[in-house]
Amino acid sequence: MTAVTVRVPAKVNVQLAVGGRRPDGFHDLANVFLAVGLYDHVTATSADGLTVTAEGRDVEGIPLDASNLAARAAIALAERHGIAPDVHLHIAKDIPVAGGMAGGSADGAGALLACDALWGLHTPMDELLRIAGELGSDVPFPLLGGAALGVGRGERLTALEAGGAFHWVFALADGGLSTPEVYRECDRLRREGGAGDLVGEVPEPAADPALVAALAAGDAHALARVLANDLQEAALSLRPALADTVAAGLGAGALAGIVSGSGPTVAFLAADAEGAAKIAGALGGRARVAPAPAAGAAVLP
Ligand SMILES: C[C@](O)(CO)[C@H](O)COP(=O)(O)OP(=O)(O)OC[C@H]1O[C@@H](n2ccc(N)nc2=O)[C@H](O)[C@@H]1O
Ligand SMILES: Nc1ncnc2c1ncn2[C@@H]1O[C@H](COP(=O)(O)OP(=O)(O)OP(=O)(O)O)[C@@H](O)[C@H]1O
Repeated sequence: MTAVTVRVPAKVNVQLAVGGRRPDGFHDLANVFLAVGLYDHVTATSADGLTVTAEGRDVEGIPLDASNLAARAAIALAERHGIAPDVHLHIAKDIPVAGGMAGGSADGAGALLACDALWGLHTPMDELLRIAGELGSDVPFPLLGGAALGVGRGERLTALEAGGAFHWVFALADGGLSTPEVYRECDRLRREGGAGDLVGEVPEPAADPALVAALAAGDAHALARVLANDLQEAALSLRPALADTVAAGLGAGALAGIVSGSGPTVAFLAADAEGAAKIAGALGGRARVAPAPAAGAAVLP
């Protein structure tokens, strides 16, 4: 085989419960991921040495050197097998960059799978998930797709049932938000509120049983009532204009609107496909409709 293309989905966090800041700077999470039908494609081609190219939306915002998450994934997989990371990686991006939809993480996951196939390694899925977790907290989930609860930093996954079809609309923002900065702002707001921001000072994060049940039932109305993101206040504090976006989507009939992960993308849950189209029309050019759940990373035939 000389070239392998993998299609890999974006995510929305339907629940993001953020615990206290740990001594290592990370936060323990109860992170309920849902894969959505917005995709990047990662193509791995046989080459001498490691190179990365990219095309598509906002690609000037992503590095093309060894710091690209796809390149880091290829290097980590090659190291694990004691081989050289000889591959050209091409990323066709449709997932917004720095948008809170785990675009870079998706590319990391896609590169793991593409290189594994290109190099004929047959790495077991649990090993790929372990390597992915070392690359970043969000990298394992796109390998699974569907829905899953992430604990620890968010990298330790348990698959969840996601029934039916959910209709989402994503309002893309101009310019990204830095994930570490949003976590820092969350900590600052907690300290300002007087309760402290450390482990022991913040309630331990836990998955909401009502949310897990709504996901399993494919019940959009029930899910809309319990969507929750502990990073939302921090994202709104850093980007106050997002409140207008939330209001615009709700005004157009969304069942609920929530900042996706660390933002600034805002995710709207619609009652059905027509509702989603109406919300997207009201939000204008930067809105994208996407169904969920989406399948995890997969090699294209
Ligand atoms: C906001 C989310 O997208 C929700 O899924 C993730 O928690 C972020 O995951 P990610 O982008 O893969 O993050 P990582 O690359 O692992 O970490 C980047 C930075 O985010 C912060 N971070 C991330 C995950 C976590 N559980 N606690 C943190 O405080 C830390 O400052 C860390 O240095
Ligand atoms: N392949 C990649 N695609 C996008 N960004 C990348 C990639 N590799 C490294 N990066 C870096 O990661 C930063 C975050 O990009 P990304 O699109 O993953 O953000 P995000 O969707 O907010 O992530 P998350 O939801 O996991 O917090 C970018 O600003 C970029 O510098």
